[in-house]
Amino acid sequence: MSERIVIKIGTGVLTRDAGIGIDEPIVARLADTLATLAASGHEIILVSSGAVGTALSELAIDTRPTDVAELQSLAAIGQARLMQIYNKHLGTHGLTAGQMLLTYSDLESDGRRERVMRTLEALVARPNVIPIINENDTVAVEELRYGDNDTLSAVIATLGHADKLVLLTSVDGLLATGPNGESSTIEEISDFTAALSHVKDEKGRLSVGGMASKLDAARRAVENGVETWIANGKRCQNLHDMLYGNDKRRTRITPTPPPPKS
Ligand SMILES: Nc1ncnc2c1ncn2[C@@H]1O[C@H](COP(=O)(O)OP(=O)(O)O)[C@@H](O)[C@H]1O
Ligand SMILES: N[C@@H](CCC(=O)OP(=O)(O)O)C(=O)O
Repeated sequence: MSERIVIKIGTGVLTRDAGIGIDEPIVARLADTLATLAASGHEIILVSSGAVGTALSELAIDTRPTDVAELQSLAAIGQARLMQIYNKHLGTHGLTAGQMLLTYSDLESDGRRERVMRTLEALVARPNVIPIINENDTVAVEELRYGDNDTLSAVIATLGHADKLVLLTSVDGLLATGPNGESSTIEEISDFTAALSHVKDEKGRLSVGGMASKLDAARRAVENGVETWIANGKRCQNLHDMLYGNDKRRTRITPTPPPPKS
């Protein structure tokens, strides 16, 4: 079976502490995973966060600036560095990145959306190319932006008629906390209201979205017929087993079929 899979990877997976930079072994593992999936016939579209996080981490800046131009300049620096590292590791598999930096307006206005999606289809059709999408943080204006790549990836998965959307993050999916503080992975979500009750007010130090934005994105994707998974990007070498095998340490959200016509 070959499927179209949109894989979103979060800042928390890609970056390490301030002053340390991108976690290159993780990018290497991700590149291996993407190469294996592509070699078995799957079409892969990567949505990657990490532009701002990469710059903050590499420049050893501890606190995320609030000034918009300052943040946008960090995105410009980090995005270039991020793509350099992606190309280094994809290159070991004979693959190269096709970068698309998109704004809200590119995808929400009719004529532009069609052109953007045609470009994406042309990239997907090229052998040995992995499209890598991020929001164009250097120009996106606050009032008119997605702001988090969980939403952007759900939009891309929907417009691109993906079979699966995978949100790779720094935890094993949506976790439930038991009475003694122990956490367990919720393997399947069928009720979003119940799922949201598990969300805590915390997220990665350099991350933007948080778990609530992943659940919102999942809801958006499944409402459009795209099965969605939340999984641990640090264990991305197991992704095939999470999606198609026996590794249940991930959260799966399946579209509900429409009611039968009476
Ligand atoms: N119930 C929950 N299960 C798992 N993670 C949760 C939950 N509630 C809040 N979170 C937070 O969501 C984080 C994942 O989102 P985020 O930090 O934005 O990651 P990313 O950078 O991958 O987008 C976790 O590290 C955790 O701090
Ligand atoms: N577009 C931003 C990331 C936005 C975002 O959603 O970050 P995250 O919550 O880590 O997935 C960047 O590249 O820095």
